[in-house]
Amino acid sequence: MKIAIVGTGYVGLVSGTCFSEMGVDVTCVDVNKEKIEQLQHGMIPIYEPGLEEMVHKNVKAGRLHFTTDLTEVLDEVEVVFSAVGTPPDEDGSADLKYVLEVARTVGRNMNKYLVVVTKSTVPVGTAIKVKQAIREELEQRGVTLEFDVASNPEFLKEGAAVEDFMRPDRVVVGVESDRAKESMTRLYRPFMLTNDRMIFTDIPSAEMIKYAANSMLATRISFMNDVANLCELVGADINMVRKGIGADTRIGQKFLYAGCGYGGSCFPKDVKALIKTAEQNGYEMQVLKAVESVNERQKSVLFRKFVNHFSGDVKGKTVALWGLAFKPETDDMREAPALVLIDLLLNAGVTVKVYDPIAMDECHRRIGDTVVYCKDMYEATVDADALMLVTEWKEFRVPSWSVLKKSMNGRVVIDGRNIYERRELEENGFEYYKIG
Ligand SMILES: NC(=O)C1=CN([C@@H]2O[C@H](COP(=O)(O)OP(=O)(O)OC[C@H]3O[C@@H](n4cnc5c(N)ncnc54)[C@H](O)[C@@H]3O)[C@@H](O)[C@H]2O)C=CC1
Ligand SMILES: O=C(O)[C@H]1O[C@H](OP(=O)(O)OP(=O)(O)OC[C@H]2O[C@@H](n3ccc(=O)[nH]c3=O)[C@H](O)[C@@H]2O)[C@H](O)[C@@H](O)[C@@H]1O
Repeated sequence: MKIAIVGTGYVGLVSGTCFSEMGVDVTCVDVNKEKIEQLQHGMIPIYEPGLEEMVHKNVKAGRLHFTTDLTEVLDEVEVVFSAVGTPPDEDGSADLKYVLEVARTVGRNMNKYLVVVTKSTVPVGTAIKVKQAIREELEQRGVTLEFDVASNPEFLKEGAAVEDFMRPDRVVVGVESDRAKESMTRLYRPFMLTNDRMIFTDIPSAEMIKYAANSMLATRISFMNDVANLCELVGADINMVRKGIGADTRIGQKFLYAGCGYGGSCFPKDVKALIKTAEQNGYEMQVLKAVESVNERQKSVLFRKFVNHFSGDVKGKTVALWGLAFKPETDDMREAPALVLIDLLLNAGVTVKVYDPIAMDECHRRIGDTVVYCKDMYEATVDADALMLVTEWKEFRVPSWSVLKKSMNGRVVIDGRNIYERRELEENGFEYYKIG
């Protein structure tokens, strides 16, 4: 089976590589020439555990190809996936210009039946717009050709993307013809050998499932952050509360971790987009509006703890900041809580010394030399009045407190991900603040 995946970002590259791992002949297409040249030379533009080896293996096996020109392969493939970006428009709704651009390119150049699948996260109703765009292009050419559109939202997480794609909890496919269903079943069969978790729906439901899933996860996080803040006021411990409620199988253990706010390229964008979709349909998503505002407030929680500790007297202080990426195992800093925190600290006249195992270059690209970049986690703590943990990378989990005692100027640790033990910190003479 041959397929094309248009858009070689996180989703396009990971899904294309995983399909090729299962024996499918995949061509990854991107308009970004530099990215495609890098990939053709074996360089992987994103950091994702396990991906590089898999790309090299499948390129070598002749099953994974990269090009800037979709039209080269349209006559050979059975399915075209669109995995291009859908960034938020100024008003929060998803910008569909790239998705529709791909649809038009397909319509202008196709010469046989194709299944055109949207993998990008797109609002309900997008498939109809995609179909319309292809039809218009075919009409312009005076050609009549059969094609199907489908919706196949992606649920992978950055940092665990390969694992998520290879062993999905479920694969959701919105289809409107048996022919498209058959193609998608054949394509995903190798991923379903141990467990058939394919869920076929109508197209609007598939489009909605993606937003509802991300919004539900974001809701759990904001809810737990809200409860954590209340725990602090009433003397309860959010970690104990999390275990206590997560043990109820109806609630479950996952995505219940309080912290310094959710970030990334998806939760913030998708929550906003669903609020907007509702507005456009005369409905108000009250819960999601609260989810968003709790998250905004939570991004400044470490700063508030820091200011309170020093009774407002923070000008001229130095902070060591561990972790910049929006979560571990990625260099992605889109909507990262660290960016909000850095901004607040710099505006308050604080010197910020940062370290992240992977995201240092990305941080520099975004905020230049406004902070001090350190070569390791301990260097960042030299002369620091406080240490703030923002991203829970494994290497931050068991630091040497004796080294920190020597390197730091102060004895304050503010833990934005609740990874340390209060007793251990206090035994070592630190004042410890956590979330909840
Ligand atoms: N990043 C993630 O973890 C996940 C993202 N998604 C969704 O998947 C979609 C893609 O996300 P990412 O991979 O993060 O995006 P990205 O922004 O990393 O990559 C998108 C790529 O599409 C390319 N592109 C744009 N227009 C094009 C065109 N006309 N032809 C060919 N290539 C074109 C861009 O050059 C870019 O390389 C979004 O809708 C996102 O919400 C869904 C699940 C997970
Ligand atoms: O649509 C998408 O793009 C993806 O969005 C998220 O994946 P991702 O953004 O890569 O990262 P997550 O692991 O979900 O973390 C998102 C944010 O929530 C925070 N988080 C997560 C879990 C938790 O319990 N608490 C918490 O604060 C993380 O620190 C991070 O900032 C979803 O988990 C994926 O299923 C989805 O495919």
